[in-house]
Amino acid sequence: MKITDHIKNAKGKTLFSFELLPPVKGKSIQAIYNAIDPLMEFNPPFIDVTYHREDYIYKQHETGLLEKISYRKRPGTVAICAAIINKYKVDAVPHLICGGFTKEETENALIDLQFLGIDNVLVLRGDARHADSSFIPTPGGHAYATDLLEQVMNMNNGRYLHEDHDAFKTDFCIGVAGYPEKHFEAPNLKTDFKYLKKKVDMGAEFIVTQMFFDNSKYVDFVKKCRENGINVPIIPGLKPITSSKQLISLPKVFHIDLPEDLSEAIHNCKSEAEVKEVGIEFMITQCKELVKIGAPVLHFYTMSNPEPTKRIAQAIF
Ligand SMILES: NC(=O)C1=CN([C@@H]2O[C@H](COP(=O)(O)OP(=O)(O)OC[C@H]3O[C@@H](n4cnc5c(N)ncnc54)[C@H](O)[C@@H]3O)[C@@H](O)[C@H]2O)C=CC1
Ligand SMILES: Nc1nc(=O)c2c([nH]1)NC[C@@H]1CN(c3ccc(C(=O)N[C@@H](CCC(=O)O)C(=O)O)cc3)CN21
Repeated sequence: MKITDHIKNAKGKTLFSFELLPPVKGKSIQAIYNAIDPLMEFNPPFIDVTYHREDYIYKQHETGLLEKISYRKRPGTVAICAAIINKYKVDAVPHLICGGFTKEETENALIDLQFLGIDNVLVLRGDARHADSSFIPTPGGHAYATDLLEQVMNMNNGRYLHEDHDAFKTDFCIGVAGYPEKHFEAPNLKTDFKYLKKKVDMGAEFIVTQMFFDNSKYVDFVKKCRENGINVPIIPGLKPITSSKQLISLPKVFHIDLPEDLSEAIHNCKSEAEVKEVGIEFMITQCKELVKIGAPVLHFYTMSNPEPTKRIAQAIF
């Protein structure tokens, strides 16, 4: 079912959902089930599965020469989505990204997803490779989420890359990313909004936000969206803090602020176990407010570690 229909059917009740990373190469599907099982009691109508582009690794040869190899550490999004819908009878939402995929590869992935009965996709540009200082589009691929969105919308209208005639119309419900604290590459919030509006005007039907820890950022973002004629559901993305290292890594990697009361509380913790408790308690308070505000879904970035999210969901749902 489409995410927009899940939200409509909930009639204002806040839903629970979460996001998984495909396991690194060589792990079994059991790793995915272990990340899902503890969270099923909260009835997620959908589960997101991230897509990851290739990165570079360097292999040293006997001669001492270093060979640069393109390597995908976490393949498997399409197969994992198939396993999830079959085992749990819930919707799986694959992330589609521009980086690392040609238009043809994207079309083939979408055909597979359609065969599998997958109704929703989250369309993203995705991150730069670790070795690159900024996002470099793959030759034959897309540069922005808007370009990838156009391809999915074309397929929804029966237009494929190399078909002369109109073909089977897919019916994907498309989500896109939104940034309450601005996407770090956008020169200002207004420009960032212009592209978010473009994504919605092109056909995106829901927005999932970057993580945030200050609900006023979400409230302001929703307000600005509505003022700009963006009227689709805006799903807050939430990340429980579980270690003191994240005080530095989260702002650095995701370009977001951590509120002073949270950073102080973590700073004053005497152990990592205490940090985890503080992170969970903070997120429970944050979630209670979001439910009051009327957030359609609380979407957790579990990163395949279900335990903190389970503790939070127990307090909320
Ligand atoms: N791998 C995954 O599953 C996920 C990846 N991401 C993130 O995806 C982020 C970027 O993806 P999106 O937000 O989908 O990218 P996007 O393409 O919508 O935006 C990327 C940047 O380009 C600008 N922009 C957007 N469309 C443009 C256009 N047509 N012309 C010129 N500028 C344009 C935006 O303002 C923004 O600064 C990455 O930073 C990564 O954080 C987010 C969620 C999940
Ligand atoms: N820039 C970006 N890339 C993403 O892939 C992404 C977002 N943002 N925002 C929405 C979700 C959330 N995602 C993620 C991905 C990885 C971690 C993660 O591994 N976090 C580390 C800290 C970051 C690091 O050191 O790389 C952690 O300790 O939790 C968290 C959320 C994936 N998505």
